[in-house]
Amino acid sequence: MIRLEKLSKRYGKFVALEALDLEVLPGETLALLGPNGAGKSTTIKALVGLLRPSGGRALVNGVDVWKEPVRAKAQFGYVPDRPYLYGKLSGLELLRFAAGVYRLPRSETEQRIEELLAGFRLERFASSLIETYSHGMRQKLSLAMSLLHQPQALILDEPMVGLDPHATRLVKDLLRDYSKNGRAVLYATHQLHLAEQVADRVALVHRGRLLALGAPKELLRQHGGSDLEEFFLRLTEEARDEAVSA
Ligand SMILES: Nc1ncnc2c1ncn2[C@@H]1O[C@H](COP(=O)(O)OP(=O)(O)OP(=O)(O)O)[C@@H](O)[C@H]1O
Repeated sequence: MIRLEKLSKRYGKFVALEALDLEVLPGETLALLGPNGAGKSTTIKALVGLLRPSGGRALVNGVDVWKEPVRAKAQFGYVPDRPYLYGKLSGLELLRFAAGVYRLPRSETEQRIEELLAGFRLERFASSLIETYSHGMRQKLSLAMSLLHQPQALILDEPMVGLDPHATRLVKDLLRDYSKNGRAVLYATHQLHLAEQVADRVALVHRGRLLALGAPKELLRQHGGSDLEEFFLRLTEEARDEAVSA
């Protein structure tokens, strides 16, 4: 469903992403893990069409994001780590605007918006200006916007930062459930316990390369360690030591 083929990104001589191959299968939620500067946001931005890769391809539901950007963008919903939302619009106005961009039929728009506002517990604030929203409310509005067109894939960068326990539960359920029915979810996170609870597979990237890929339990079985934190620290430190001694 989501496919990265030898995706690369260079900034001058610096290689931020080195020929990354990764697939998120239909029905799967995959967490992208890695230390600061590993290349997670670069991967996601290149995948959603915000950062032109230096090489390779990114496809969603078979559509090449860089060759057919408009058709590709209809296949996925995207939530950035710091969503930029127009503060002078109300939540409702922003969702109506986004529904227009996605060309949703007018007959369906209002009901869909109502459902999403209710699902994210934003109904009471629907007519308030976004500039008055808290961080968590903006994050939830951004999630609602990404789901408007019922995309086949959901792509999120750090979806849980700054959310209260209610919102956290809501987003966890979304990450887990959205990939059912053959859809796919890819999210980047630093929260290893989240990946442990809510990912069919995890991909660990380090210095722009894939270090490990698999179901959390399978990775712990292969590499040892009692939890993903231990696994993460061990593998990234080993990779750092190898780089130092090379
Ligand atoms: N515009 C840029 N110019 C030069 N280097 C950049 C640029 N943007 C990112 N990088 C570098 O690319 C590497 C990957 O950055 P990226 O933001 O993808 O990491 P990340 O895994 O998302 O990190 P974090 O967890 O800290 O958000 C980093 O070393 C970063 O310094």
